[in-house]
Amino acid sequence: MAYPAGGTDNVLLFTDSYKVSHHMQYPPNTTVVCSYFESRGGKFPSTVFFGLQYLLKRWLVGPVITKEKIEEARELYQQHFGRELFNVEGWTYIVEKHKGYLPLRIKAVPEGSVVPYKNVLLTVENTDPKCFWLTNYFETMFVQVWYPMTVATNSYYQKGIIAKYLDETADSVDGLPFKLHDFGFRGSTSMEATGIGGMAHLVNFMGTDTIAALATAKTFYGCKMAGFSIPAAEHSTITTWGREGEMEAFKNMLTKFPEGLMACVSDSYDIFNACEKLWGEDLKDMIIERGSRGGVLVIRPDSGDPPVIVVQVLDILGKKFGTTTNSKGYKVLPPYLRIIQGDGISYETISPILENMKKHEWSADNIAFGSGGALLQRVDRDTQKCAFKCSYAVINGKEVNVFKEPITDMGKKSKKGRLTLECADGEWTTIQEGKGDPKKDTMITVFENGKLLRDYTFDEVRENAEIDLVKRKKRK
Ligand SMILES: O=C1OCCC/C1=C\Nc1ccccc1
Repeated sequence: MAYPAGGTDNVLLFTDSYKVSHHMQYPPNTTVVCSYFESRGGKFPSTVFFGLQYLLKRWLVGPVITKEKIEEARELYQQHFGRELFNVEGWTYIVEKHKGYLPLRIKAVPEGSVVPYKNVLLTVENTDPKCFWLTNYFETMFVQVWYPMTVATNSYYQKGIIAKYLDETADSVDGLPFKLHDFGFRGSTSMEATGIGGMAHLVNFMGTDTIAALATAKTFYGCKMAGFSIPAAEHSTITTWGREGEMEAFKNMLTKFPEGLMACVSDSYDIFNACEKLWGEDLKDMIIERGSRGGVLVIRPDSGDPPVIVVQVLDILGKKFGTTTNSKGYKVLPPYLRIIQGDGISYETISPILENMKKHEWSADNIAFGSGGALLQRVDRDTQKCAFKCSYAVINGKEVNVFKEPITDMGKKSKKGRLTLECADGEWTTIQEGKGDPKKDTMITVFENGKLLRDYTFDEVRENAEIDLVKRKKRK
């Protein structure tokens, strides 16, 4: 790989500078350090645990430490610090004694699990007493699981909102998997990040334009095709026809894509004229004929106040193409006509849109959403307050419960001792100080001494993360 992301593939360089000297800072005769990861709270009451497997496979599985990498790191850290701080002896021991496989044990709750905050989600401990310093060296990397977790969580809660409105205003929730489409590729920070975030959204949905998510889900979760999309216009393919040519541009879309779903952005000049006249009169017969072959035209407004514009567009289209009333008493456009709102969509704005539609007696069946920046980017580590802390150690052969309890912020108090995570009838409980029953621990060993012990399929992850409303309906 000529230009690897981050400039190198040397895992020894993927940590915070201060950690390089931490091997010199633990008490003498420390033989075990055990740390855990949790969401301490935040925007959403529960967190979808997702993405650890990506990090393990990308960075930690296999003989990842070599003498060459140690030498490269020693050289770099000598220049970075201006003194010898890097644990050459410790890392060389790992190459010589463990053939470069990391002597760590990582336990984690199954991927896709939806766990209320303040519960342990994963634990890391060293398996070789000489490598006590190794546990927290990779904290930096482990904590980066905040990103796929938080994207999956934000997406999950939007799924819940859409499902609620479908349940209230549509004949079924069957269309749910395609109701929130990922528009976020360009707003992501890098190709790697967009692949991770795009994949995280697909834990909950099946619609995406973030192609990078497909290869990421395939490589790291064995999913052959994690998401789907359809032919869709962008402004340039409409505006190049000129303002006078907009009807021709629309007709071209209907002609070139005579079957299946096709989306056409229609707000280049005047969305109301586009719906009233171009779609509603000039091209009406073509749309209906296309519909007789199962074609569906998806009209896309892309500006205006979302809750208002959506109802305005639906009202015009309803007047022009007619509507039926479904089993819940709400209006539905003909099956060959739908709309998609991809502007200004986020967890905060989906409800007002669907609520206004409901108020005007429109079923949620009529609409799909596209979300970009809010879906993949408007999150950070504090959204769910993700943290990694040491809770247990063995020093001079004595077990020690390790914790922090800052008088200046008790919200940052950390858990003590060996932790287990139990789940009985959907109730999750973290048991501290080694008082839990290991047999009831829902966290399983996914990584040990460089080997991946559990390889989750994307289907398993999706099943674990399925929302209750859908689970209830599947049981019936
Ligand atoms: O507008 C966009 O911004 C950037 C991402 C893609 C995109 C639209 N795509 C699309 C897909 C399926 C139905 C409708 C639109």
